[in-house]
This record gives sequence, structure tokens and C-alpha cells, in this order.
Amino acid sequence: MKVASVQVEISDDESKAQRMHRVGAMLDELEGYDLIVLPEIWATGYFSFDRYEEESEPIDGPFTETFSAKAKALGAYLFAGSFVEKDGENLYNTSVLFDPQGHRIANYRKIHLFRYGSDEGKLVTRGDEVVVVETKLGKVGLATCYDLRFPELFRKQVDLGAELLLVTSAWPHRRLMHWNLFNQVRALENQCCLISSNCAGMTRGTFLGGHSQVVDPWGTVLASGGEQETIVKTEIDLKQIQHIRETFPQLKHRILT
Ligand SMILES: O=C(O)CCC(=O)C(=O)O
Repeated sequence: MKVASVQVEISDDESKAQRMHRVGAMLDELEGYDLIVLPEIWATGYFSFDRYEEESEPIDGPFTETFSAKAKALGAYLFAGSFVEKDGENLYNTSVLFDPQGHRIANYRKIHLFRYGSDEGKLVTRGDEVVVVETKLGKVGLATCYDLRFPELFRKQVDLGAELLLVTSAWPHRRLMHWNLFNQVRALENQCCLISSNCAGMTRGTFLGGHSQVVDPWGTVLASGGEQETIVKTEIDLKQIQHIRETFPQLKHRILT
């Protein structure tokens, strides 16, 4: 199964429309891929909190329409990352997954909002639903950035059957070591494949970490981006998950469930 993680550079001189257009063109080179993953609030820019209200959209707005059409055109599962969703009076950090026919098959509202040097906790309402969705590729769990620090979220996803963990992020470079560790450990401890997409570039005084990655259920990093905008491409074998779970049945040996 061919997978790609699109590591988008965020700069302050690019508008949402420009970035959506540019990233749309990057996706056009991914014909033949089965699953494509994008980062967190990449169109507005995660750290552009002053733009959240004005650039927020309903769940069936232009952002999801654009990437539903893109998934259909590519014939791929597309985890379009997150955007600022408006529902009533509330804003959410909402990520969306489309199937190869362009249907939105899941949306996940970030549960653990980031409050350290970030206005997210003041502006955004937290989600309250753990999301795992059945796909032709396997059962997929969705998570967003700071969620990576909370192992219980991923364990709940595994309890719901997750085999493939998708993580959309805007993780700063200054905590890159944590990012790298969490990517490997969440895959390893849950015996899942994990695909993350992080933003790159310098925005609002924060240098974003890049290093989007694909990690197998043994904890091996199969592919990783560097610090620049790039597309991380590799292949994964979901049969390996069942094999590892059967031959090294750590998940069956849990006592404190
Ligand atoms: O946990 C971290 O260090 C970064 C989290 C973050 O940037 C986010 O949740 O957007």
C-alpha cells in the first residue's frame, strides 16, 4: 500500500486560498497512492489565531468540498488534515478523512487542545469523541498534534480496533525530540502503523518541526521528512500488523484495562 505524507511549509505571506491552491497542485503528483495525509490547520496556519474566526468554515464548506473532489480525482483515501470548523457559535480543530470516491467517512475534533504558548485553548472548543473508522485499508484512528502526548487516546483507538494511526500536526521544532519519540512509541506500544504529517517553515515566530513520518508496528521509522517542505513517500504492509500482534502478542497481555 503506497502512502504519502505531505509536509506543508507555512509562511505568513501566503493566504489560505493561495496555500490551498499550492497544496492542491502538490497532491496532483500523487496519482497511484492509496493514502495521503496532510497536517494540522495548514490552510490558515495553526499559529495564525487572529485568522481563525474569519477563516472558519462549516463541515460542508469550501475546504471539505475541495478535498473531497481531490480524493475522488486521485482515487485515494485522503486525510486532509484539519481546518477551523465553525458549528453554531463554536470553533473546532477538525480533521477530515475522505474515501477514494470523495465521501467524507470521518471527522475528528481535536480532544487535547494545546495551551502552552498557544491561544488554541481560548478560541477552540474541544472535541469529545474518539474516532476510529473502517476502511478498505484497515481500521483507522485519527488524532491531532498534542493528542500524541496522551497514550490513553491511542489505547482507546486500539480497543476500537485501530490498526493504522493517522496524526495531523503543527508541532514546533524546539520539541522535535519529543515528536520523534512519540511517533515511534505510539506505533510500537499499540502495534500499529502510524503516519504523521507535520508542518514545516517559520510562522508567527515559531519554527515548525517537519519530520513527518511513517512508522511500522515494530517502531521502525520507514520514512521521514527533514525540516523543509516535502512529500514523504513509502509503502506499508498492513498484514505486518496482524503478524506482529500474533507472534509478539503484547496487546493480549494487558492486565490493567
Ligand atoms: O505538544 C507539543 O509540544 C506541541 C503541540 C502542538 O503544537 C499542538 O497541539 O498544536
